[in-house]
Amino acid sequence: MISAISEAIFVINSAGVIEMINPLAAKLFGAHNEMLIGQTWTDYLQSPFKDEYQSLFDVWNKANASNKQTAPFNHGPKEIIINRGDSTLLEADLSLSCLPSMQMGSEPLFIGIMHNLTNHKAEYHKLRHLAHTDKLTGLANRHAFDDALQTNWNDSINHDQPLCLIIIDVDYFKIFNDQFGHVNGDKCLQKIAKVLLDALPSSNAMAARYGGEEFVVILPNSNPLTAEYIAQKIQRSINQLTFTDLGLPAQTKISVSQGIACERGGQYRTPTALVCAADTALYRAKSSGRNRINISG
Ligand SMILES: Nc1nc2c(ncn2[C@@H]2O[C@H](COP(=O)(O)OP(=O)(O)OP(=O)(O)O)[C@@H](O)[C@H]2O)c(=O)[nH]1
Repeated sequence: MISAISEAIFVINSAGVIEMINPLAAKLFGAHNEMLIGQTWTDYLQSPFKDEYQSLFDVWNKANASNKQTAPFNHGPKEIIINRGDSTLLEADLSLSCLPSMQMGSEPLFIGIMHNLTNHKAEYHKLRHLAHTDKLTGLANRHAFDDALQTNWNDSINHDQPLCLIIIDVDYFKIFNDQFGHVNGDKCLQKIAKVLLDALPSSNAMAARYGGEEFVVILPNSNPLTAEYIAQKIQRSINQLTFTDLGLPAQTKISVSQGIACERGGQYRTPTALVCAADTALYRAKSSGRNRINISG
């Protein structure tokens, strides 16, 4: 009967043994439905779900043993990961409910209804990536930067570790745009983004586009000396950029001004205060002639 239902459905007993399963559910488990009958369904769950459902049933079985009536059981929908018959993993949501014992006889049975989440998850990850990425440069965008700064700030305070920030602003970019056009200006920003990514010292460091021709680098667990070293590396690489591949004159050069601020031992009260300090340092770098690095404090 359940074969005709257009949902992925299986029925198990209180020991977790599969008594019935339709082809749609069997497909999610990655095995033929006849092969699955008599098997323990939790054997197809990825850790920690296997342990979670086993202890859920242990608790229910104990409660049921001390009760004359079958205890109610409704669980989910909950996201699970299925370790399929062919060893691939599949994300699904699962609702499990106890079938009324009046209709089903004395042996309690449970019905599981699953939905394949693979496409939803892929779409979710794609949208999440788009929401956190700057379209032009491929760097993290301002939104992702704000999130990452808060997370790094919390880690820095909780583990008493330093946290440095470099704000980077392209010098005289308006002139570059006016001379060579916005399309070349865009390509210039892409080259800068690549320099920043190449300069990151570790996988937990982050480069983001702060807005317009302004960028920011987060350096977790770094001291001011490391931050200055990274800024110098960025400065050198930016000064060495060439634009002949865009058809621009060989002598075309750009520079950036950089402001550094570092949180150590509660120097700044909030992440915003750290950003403001780096911004003030950037302002000093600009006003002292550009193509400069200034460190706050
Ligand atoms: N091509 C391009 N230009 C941008 C983009 N975002 C901002 N800009 C340009 O960046 C320029 C910034 O100009 P200003 O704020 O005057 O700064 P600047 O000319 O770089 O001068 P200083 O910062 O004072 O050295 C403007 O011309 C903006 O149009 C972008 O996504 N693409």
